[in-house]
Amino acid sequence: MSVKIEVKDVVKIFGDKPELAIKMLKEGHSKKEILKEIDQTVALQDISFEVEEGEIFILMGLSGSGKSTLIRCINSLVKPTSGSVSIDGKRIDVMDRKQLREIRGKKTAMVFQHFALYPNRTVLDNAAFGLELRGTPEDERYKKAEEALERVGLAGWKDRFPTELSGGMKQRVGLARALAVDPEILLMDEPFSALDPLIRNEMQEELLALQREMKKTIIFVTHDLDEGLRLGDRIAIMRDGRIEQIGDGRDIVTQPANEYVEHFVEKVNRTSVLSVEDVMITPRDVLREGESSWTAVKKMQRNDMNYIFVINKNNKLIGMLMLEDAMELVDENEKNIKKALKKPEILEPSASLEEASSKILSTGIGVAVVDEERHLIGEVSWKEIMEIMGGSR
Ligand SMILES: Nc1ncnc2c1ncn2[C@@H]1O[C@H](COP(=O)(O)OP(=O)(O)OP(=O)(O)O)[C@@H](O)[C@H]1O
Repeated sequence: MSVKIEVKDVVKIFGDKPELAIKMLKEGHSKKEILKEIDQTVALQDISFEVEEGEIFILMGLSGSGKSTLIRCINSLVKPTSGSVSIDGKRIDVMDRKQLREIRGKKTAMVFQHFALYPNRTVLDNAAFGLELRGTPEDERYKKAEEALERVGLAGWKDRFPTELSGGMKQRVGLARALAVDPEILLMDEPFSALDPLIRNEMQEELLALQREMKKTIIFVTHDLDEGLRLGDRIAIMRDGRIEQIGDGRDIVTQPANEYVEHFVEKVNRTSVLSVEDVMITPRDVLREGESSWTAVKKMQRNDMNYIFVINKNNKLIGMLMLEDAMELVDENEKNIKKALKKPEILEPSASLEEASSKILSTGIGVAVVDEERHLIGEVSWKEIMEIMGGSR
């Protein structure tokens, strides 16, 4: 993978005294003080990150944290006050208008929250608009726009007008317009935030499906961490113009860098980023092949278990025994547990928590976690799932 976008030490000040604001920042004044004392807005502060080719990189933060300003720096709609932004190793923050037009024409396309469709143009003309701006001949632009509409599931809608479309469909047109120019980088500024939850879910799925085919480099802005975790390969969490943490979903959820990130993480749906290996526990005890029903009962009672996994001498899982069955064997004076052995549900460590939940629900007890050779490496029960969903682990 190669680095597609490099943002280095970017600071953005809105106001007429940017140098003074930067000087104050260097002297250690806060954003608040700078606003109060010299009425300058520090929108971005010391922002550095790289985005790899083909990656979905999320900018996530509350209103006013600087997400829009930052995404706009990446296609130079906003010029950084200091620092640099490069695409494919070329600095775009120092380019003139002509060079920038070239970059925006070939490399980047933007999708906005409020669709930015023209009401008196047809869906097709709206989808072709980006190409029209780039001076693409009519035949070619309609062909490409139609292909893009097809990609986003709007093939039969090209002669309609935006007012005839639902919010989700409007956003598909916005996406088709960006895709029609076949950009290397898609910049998406809260594209799904205005959609209702079901449609939003659907659009997220579709974006992931499209991305599997297209493999674009995508910068995606959202104020919803769940959305960020679902879509992002990596996520940058922003606050007051700074990046608090950059990491993949698992890093963010399991190792929040500070209290601020922790606060966000508390509320998210962890099941979308964590897998069985993140929550499994070591079985409290196991029964070894050859051990008696009597030992089984003792082990289970000692550990307050109502079932126990049974392994052979190579630590491979060969079955499970329920407490009541083991007790019955003891009553019958039957040492050999073989006839009461049951087949447990198993999971791989990489299995999703959704899969784990459905298996646990169907059996009502813990599920064994085994490696490729069926060695018992852990177990998961409802308790672990509930703990992780509740955020206490
Ligand atoms: N053109 C501008 N002129 C002056 N201040 C601006 C301008 N654009 C943004 N700001 C300020 O910069 C800061 C960051 O704003 P920005 O819009 O980037 O945040 P955001 O995280 O995208 O917020 P939202 O989710 O509300 O869009 C805010 O304090 C905002 O008021």
